[in-house]
Amino acid sequence: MAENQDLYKKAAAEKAVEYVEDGMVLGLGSGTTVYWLLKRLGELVDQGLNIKGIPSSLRTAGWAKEFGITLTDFSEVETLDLAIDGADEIGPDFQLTKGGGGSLVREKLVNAHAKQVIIIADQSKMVDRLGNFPLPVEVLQFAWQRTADKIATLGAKPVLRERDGEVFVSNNGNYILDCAFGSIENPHALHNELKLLLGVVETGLFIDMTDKVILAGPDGAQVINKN
Ligand SMILES: O=C(CO)[C@H](O)[C@H](O)COP(=O)(O)O
Repeated sequence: MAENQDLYKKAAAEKAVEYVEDGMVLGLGSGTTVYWLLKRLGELVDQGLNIKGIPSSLRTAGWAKEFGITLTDFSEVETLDLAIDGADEIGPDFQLTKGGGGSLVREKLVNAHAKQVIIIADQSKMVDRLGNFPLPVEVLQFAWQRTADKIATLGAKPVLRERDGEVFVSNNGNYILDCAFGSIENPHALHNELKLLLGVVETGLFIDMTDKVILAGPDGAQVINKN
């Protein structure tokens, strides 16, 4: 299954590249699906494609450099032509949960400043309702325990993210709380409630930010437009 999932991620990423045009400035998302996007873009750059990208994580920046993709930043660019990113869950109306890789703040900033956002994923990411994947919430390190207490009053069980036995620190120097809310009935309301809490930097709920989803499975990659 994991092997197939990787093939599906690759198929979705390669389909998304069809929407990339010469001269574009791209938002480069994060995660293992985006890895395949960067790899394919690198091949096209080798063949003469002229693009620049703003990476949404240090890991993406590293891969992009490895594949020969020119990077830029928001000191040079006001609006991106297209952002392509992955997701942890894709719910109704293209509401997303993101942040499984811990890059949600930069991903949200990159996607928010793009004219168009395409989400690429294997078909397992499509869900009827968000919430099976614990919601990542980026919080300040200072008093994170008290921020977690406040989040818990909204009905979650926040867990401080760790990787390899160490507390995970985001590219912005913050912590991530993985918050199991169970089924999320109203993602917009939950996002707003979380954002009002002192210490919360950003949530992994991406609402009304996606124009297209490219979902891949055994039958290939399917493009779904926002209706
Ligand atoms: O939000 C993200 C990282 O913060 C990723 O887009 C999300 O976790 C999906 O990752 P993958 O493509 O590895 O399944």
